[in-house]
Amino acid sequence: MRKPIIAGNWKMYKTIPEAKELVKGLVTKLAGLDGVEVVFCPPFTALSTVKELLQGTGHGLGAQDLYWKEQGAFTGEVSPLMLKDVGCDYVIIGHSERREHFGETDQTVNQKAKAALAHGIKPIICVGESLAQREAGETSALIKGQTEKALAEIAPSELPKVVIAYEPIWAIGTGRSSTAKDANEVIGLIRKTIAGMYGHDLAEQVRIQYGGSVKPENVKEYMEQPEIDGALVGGASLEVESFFRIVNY
Ligand SMILES: O=C[C@H](O)COP(=O)(O)O
Repeated sequence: MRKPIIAGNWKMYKTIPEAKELVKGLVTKLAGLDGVEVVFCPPFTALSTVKELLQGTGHGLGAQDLYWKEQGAFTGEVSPLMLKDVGCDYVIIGHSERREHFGETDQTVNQKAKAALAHGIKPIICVGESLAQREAGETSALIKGQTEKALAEIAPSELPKVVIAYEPIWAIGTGRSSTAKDANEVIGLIRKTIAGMYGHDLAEQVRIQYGGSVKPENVKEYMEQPEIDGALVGGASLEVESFFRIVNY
């Protein structure tokens, strides 16, 4: 049985005082929550503060990116050692915004995922197609390729620590979400791809989230789908009430 995982990706939002306010509000409201794993992914600058506020709550901390080297002359980058040091449990890798604006490729996604796992940090690996790719009928081939390349050389023993987030690019921040049925279908394809690489039993252990305009009003539909194990939430994770309602779907 896969435990549902709902992560809030704050993207480039929230100063430290704002982060404190949001997390304090949520920690209070989420006290006693059971049955769903909650992960907060603030910007790097707020990781340490959020970690302190999450002590003893059972909620997870995630970063939004990392570089695969442990240290060195890589100005502006943050290493897996540093994420471990600040207390990260998870790291988002290969978000479409990074692929689009910062040159992330399937190969760098793979390097980052391997580096995260090597340091005991669980990667949340993002895959997803653009609207043009969907309309051209390329979704299945693209998602299969992204999944296979992201997981290349990851040992079977590490696979259960991996989370995949299926985020159709056209649904991110647009208010135009994928139907739950369509999302379930693509996520089923991701699981089938993983089964082709690692076998059915291991594929059944991997948690796969849907992301893209998840709101309190639609989260239940996604969570009811058999293949969908959680959500990666952007905009609606930035306010106490909306994220609380999502997590309490
Ligand atoms: O990582 C989160 C996704 O990009 C979804 O963002 P959104 O919920 O604002 O559409």
